[in-house]
Amino acid sequence: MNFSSSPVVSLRDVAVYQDVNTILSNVNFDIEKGEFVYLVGRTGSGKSSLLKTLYADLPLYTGVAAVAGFTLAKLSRKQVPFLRRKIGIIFQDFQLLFDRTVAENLAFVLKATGWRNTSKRKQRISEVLMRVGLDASANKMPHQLSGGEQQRVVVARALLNEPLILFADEPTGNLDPAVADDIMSLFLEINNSGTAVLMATHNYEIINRYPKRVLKCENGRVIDSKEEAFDLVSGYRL
Ligand SMILES: Nc1ncnc2c1ncn2[C@@H]1O[C@H](COP(=O)(O)OP(=O)(O)OP(=O)(O)O)[C@@H](O)[C@H]1O
Repeated sequence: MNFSSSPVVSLRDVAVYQDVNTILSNVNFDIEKGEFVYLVGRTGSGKSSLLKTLYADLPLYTGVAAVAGFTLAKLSRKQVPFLRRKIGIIFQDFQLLFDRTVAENLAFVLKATGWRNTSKRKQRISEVLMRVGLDASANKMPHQLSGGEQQRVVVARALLNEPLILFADEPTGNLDPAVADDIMSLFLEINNSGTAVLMATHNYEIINRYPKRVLKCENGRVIDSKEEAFDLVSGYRL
């Protein structure tokens, strides 16, 4: 199969575990290049665990999963960084390094992912900061930025290696509604330029405002609005 036309994420009969507990089973879905997909479900339903499986933070024991051209079951510890260069991860809490500037936070990731040339690093940092509207903040410390601005730095960090897909876990969770909306617009802009997005969220207001395909974790399964329509809140089939 031609890789350029294959999905960015493809899961067949996948199970997701935390320790010995099965959190989700029989998970089947594809995410195509450039697609935007929400991931919803009650607290504890398995959204974060599913995302962690997709970015190889949790091991895959059951089923077949491919992400950004990597077959997860066959991935060795050494190969994980290569997968991570093809994807962008945005965590619930910002996880910026607070002892260094915005630019240094980004340089840290570039160095860790093999960018040896200082001027190319500078160039890339200025490009991603421009992309998220923070080009004037390169030399600020994270604590000098608002919550929304810090989250933009996190998005910039996730974009450094031009990922095929962004995995975002509740990226607007800690932000007030107006700022959450700004961050959502940024995700949509990034998506419009061709990067797929899988975004876990509890924010149904945002989903209603920007309707897209929805995957819902429910009773140990993942249901897909592409396969069957369901009510967002109750999960009842429509
Ligand atoms: N590190 C862990 N070790 C053991 N069990 C865990 C761990 N993290 C999560 N779990 C359990 O796995 C289940 C799914 O949790 P998960 O965090 O994936 O849900 P979630 O849908 O992302 O929830 P939330 O919306 O609150 O973030 C829960 O029962 C949780 O208690």
